[in-house]
Amino acid sequence: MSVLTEALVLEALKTVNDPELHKDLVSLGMVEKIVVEGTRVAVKINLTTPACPLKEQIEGDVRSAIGKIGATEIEVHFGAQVRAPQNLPLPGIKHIVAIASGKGGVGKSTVAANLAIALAQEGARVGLLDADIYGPSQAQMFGTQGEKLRVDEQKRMVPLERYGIKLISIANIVPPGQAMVWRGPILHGTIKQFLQEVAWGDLDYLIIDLPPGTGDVQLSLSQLTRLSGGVIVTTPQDVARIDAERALDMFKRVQVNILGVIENMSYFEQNGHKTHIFGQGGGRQMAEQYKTAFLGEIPIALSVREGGDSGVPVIVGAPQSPEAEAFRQAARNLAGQLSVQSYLLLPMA
Ligand SMILES: Nc1ncnc2c1ncn2[C@@H]1O[C@H](COP(=O)(O)OP(=O)(O)OP(=O)(O)O)[C@@H](O)[C@H]1O
Repeated sequence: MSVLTEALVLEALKTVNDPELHKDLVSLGMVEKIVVEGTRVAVKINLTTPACPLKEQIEGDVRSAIGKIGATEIEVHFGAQVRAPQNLPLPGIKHIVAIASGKGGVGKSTVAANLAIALAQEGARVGLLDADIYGPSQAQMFGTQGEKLRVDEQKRMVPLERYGIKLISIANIVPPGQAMVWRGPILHGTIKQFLQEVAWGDLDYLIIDLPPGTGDVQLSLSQLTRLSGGVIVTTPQDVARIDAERALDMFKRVQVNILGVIENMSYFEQNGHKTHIFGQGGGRQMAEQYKTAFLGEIPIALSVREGGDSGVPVIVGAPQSPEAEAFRQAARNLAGQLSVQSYLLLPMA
């Protein structure tokens, strides 16, 4: 076998495809560094998101490709840079993702909070905007009730910081209940302020918790900025699915890309046995029908409800639990979808 060189390792890496983007790591510009010392090789691969769902597979493929050319010791290091579209939706913000549901109570806010924190735990810079003007729940989920937002010297609202993410909720601006009377133009103005007059800083992902249904906030958002996409949260019951399909149609009407479906309260798990309380497979079928990704199913669990009520979401309070793992998996799948869709649909920076 010939002497190992950086050029040979690079050639070998040309045979490794990103499993989601179906292109090799070298053409994708993901190989940041190669160091060769005799038969020892160290490589650094820059992923398209720190929450990459296929990191282990990529590592295995890289090891096998470099092993084939004679390396005896292989180190694979990962970095990540979230790819941004050429025109950012807002200065400093790479992706805006709206979390929607057709009806209330399916756990949209719970999912949004846990997803946002999961992405931050993986190393991404994340903001969460509670745009559920009529029934904001993020202040309770994050235990920030009673805290008031500060304004900086440029008169921009400064998000609260909790569990590694930046958080803006109407609940930290006006007393509870007061927003209920807001109508069209004021609502539009508020959403605009939330997007444009907040010191968000640099973010990989801004997650937006939408109000349930298909109303004014959704419309305002699509008029005010370019979303990378929307995620639909549903439960397995038929009726929730029919509502969810309406939310899906709404995204289509305002030309927002659909990133996928998350099914919440999918099953109850006890002693390793799963009971599908509300039926099985609805969310997955819906994703198939709409030709979008099924991002994951979240079990119904006391810890999820308690975490939301106590201001310590389950992903923080019980990170090793199966339900936290389910949120983490859904967050990785979402990040993966964003990488794929950015790559396929948008001109890259
Ligand atoms: N997987 C789950 N397991 C147990 N409880 C859950 C789960 N998901 C959500 N819940 C609970 O269900 C209730 C409703 O959740 P949440 O407020 O997130 O719903 P929502 O769809 O955002 O509702 P709305 O839009 O009406 O505010 C909360 O008490 C929450 O803790």
